[in-house]
Amino acid sequence: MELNRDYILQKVEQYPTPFYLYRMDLLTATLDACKNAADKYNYKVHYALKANSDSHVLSTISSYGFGADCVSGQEILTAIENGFSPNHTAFAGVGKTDEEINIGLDTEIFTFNCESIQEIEVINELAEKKGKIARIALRINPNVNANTHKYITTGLEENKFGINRWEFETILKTLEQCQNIKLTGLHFHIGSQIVDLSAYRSLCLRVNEIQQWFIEHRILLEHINVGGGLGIDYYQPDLNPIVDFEGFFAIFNDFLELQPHQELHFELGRALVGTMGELITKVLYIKNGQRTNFAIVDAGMTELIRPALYQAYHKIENISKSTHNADEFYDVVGPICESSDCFGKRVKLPQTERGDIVAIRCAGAYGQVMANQYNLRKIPEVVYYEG
Ligand SMILES: Cc1ncc(COP(=O)(O)O)c(C=O)c1O
Ligand SMILES: N[C@@H](CCCC[NH3+])C(=O)O
Repeated sequence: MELNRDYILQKVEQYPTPFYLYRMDLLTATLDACKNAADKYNYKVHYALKANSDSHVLSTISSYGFGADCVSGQEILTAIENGFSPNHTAFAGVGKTDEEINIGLDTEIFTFNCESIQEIEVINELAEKKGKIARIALRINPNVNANTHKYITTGLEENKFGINRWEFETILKTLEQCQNIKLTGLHFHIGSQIVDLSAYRSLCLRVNEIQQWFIEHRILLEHINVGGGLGIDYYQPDLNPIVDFEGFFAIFNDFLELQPHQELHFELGRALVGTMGELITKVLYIKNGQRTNFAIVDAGMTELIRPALYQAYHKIENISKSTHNADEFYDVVGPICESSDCFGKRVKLPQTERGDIVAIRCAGAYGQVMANQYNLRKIPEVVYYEG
């Protein structure tokens, strides 16, 4: 499924760099693979809008019948505008404002994934004012290590997310007082860019233990949501453009003990949209340093912050030159006034010169959505390749 590089070079003639290029052919192939694998077990997939909330991308994903996983009131409204059903929309987040909770109540979303006792009490109060019953799931902190970057791990006791095991009794007492709340499920999410899938096996075993506690307390739950986090291959996107959804869902089928009629839900972001996006940028200058040569490009950490924020690796290619003779090393940096504005150190590229076009691969997830206007830069445009 490799993209014809000439296509990008043609687009550069029409659109100013830097821009995001979204491969809709790869997106639909990924959605097909995910849906087929999930349907085998009747698992329900929610798309995590935070990964990429471009309208064309959203309406393509919603057309597959996926639900939406939202973390703000604005994401709920955007999901619904782009064809996601409120009946299949979940609202997570440690800091939901009253205004956002009201959006969830007014649109009658499927569930609020609640992260604290205080939050449950506020949702109850607001639902009571509207004469509504809010469906909630408890986001449990499973204390499972996802073995990923410390900034994107979420399921450890030291993280701010979720309700801890020692709070369960108090939660049940609170729920007894909350007449406008219906507990319908449990929610878990252990982190992002998880490539060691044994973390999911550990999660399943922990979910089984936690379910047991609720069964013993005679609480029946309609659904279990095991979150997202499935990682992509940032190193070899052409070899592995689509993640192994079959293998991923099979882990849950093998290790998670669902109760009769209980649904299993997922919230995938990166695995659906990560590889289909590339950041296309132009080389402005080649600057020879004492120890390093710099390729200074016209995109910066303002367009793609992941390398600066998490030391994340993105494959970098000079698409103006044949990759066969890549034998020079460059630090590929942007124009922003920050030393962390660097896309890669000692990147092996063919001899590169001013005007060359560079693709920063696997930028479909947490790319454009995290762009900002530091140094008064423009938010980059998106160009779509329909295939
Ligand atoms: C609660 C929750 N669900 C789903 C996701 C989606 O994660 P990913 O894009 O890694 O699949 C995230 C982000 O890590 C999250 O915080
Ligand atoms: N934004 C992060 C992932 C965080 C996921 C949201 N909890 C990234 O680019 O990898």
